[in-house]
Amino acid sequence: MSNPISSTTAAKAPKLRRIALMGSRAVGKSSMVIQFVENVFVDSYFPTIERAFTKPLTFHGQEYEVEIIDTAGQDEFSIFNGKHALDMHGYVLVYSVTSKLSFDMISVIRDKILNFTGTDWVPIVIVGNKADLQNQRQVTKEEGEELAARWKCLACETSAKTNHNIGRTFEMMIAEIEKSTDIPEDKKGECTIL
Ligand SMILES: Nc1nc2c(ncn2[C@@H]2O[C@H](COP(=O)(O)OP(=O)(O)OP(=O)(O)O)[C@@H](O)[C@H]2O)c(=O)[nH]1
Repeated sequence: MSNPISSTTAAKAPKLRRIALMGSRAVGKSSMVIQFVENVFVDSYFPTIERAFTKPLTFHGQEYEVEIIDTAGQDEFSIFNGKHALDMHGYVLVYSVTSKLSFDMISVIRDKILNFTGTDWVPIVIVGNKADLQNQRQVTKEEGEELAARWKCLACETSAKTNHNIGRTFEMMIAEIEKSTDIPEDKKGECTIL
């Protein structure tokens, strides 16, 4: 006879989810992760090579151990690290709302991911960071939303500085990943409204 206590514990065992943060240089990837994991905002800029963080997260009653890989900033000439394409459950693609160039860059990165994985859809959340810098804006909220509709993924705007939508970004990412693992193949890619 099965033990009801141990089966409950097994159902609630944390799920490990690996997430890569990718985007152009200086869009705020490291600042977002540090805000999420350590609840602080660092004003100084140190280019990242690569760093991994872990944080527990509870979403819809399920516990997760989230491993976040903060990758080096990309430009169109960067050599794409295939490890990031193959070893992840999901991708947070970050641009800065103050840089149209960084917005265009996330399309280049997505193409590289799809090329490496050989699929036409992977769990992605599009993030427009630095939303506190309203007077320097080069990308509208609608442009981010239109791209998300085209890619059938979720999008949000954040500020690592004011801690706006940072936790929500990672919850959205978990939702996208769960959508890709929980539902039948023919339903993948349909947008979730949280
Ligand atoms: N105003 C404002 N500044 C931000 C925000 N997020 C990051 N910054 C600043 O932008 C600069 C770059 O931030 P980083 O977090 O180092 O950017 P990154 O994308 O990790 O950069 P790379 O390591 O080169 O890829 C730093 O000076 C941050 O303080 C934000 O939401 N608002």
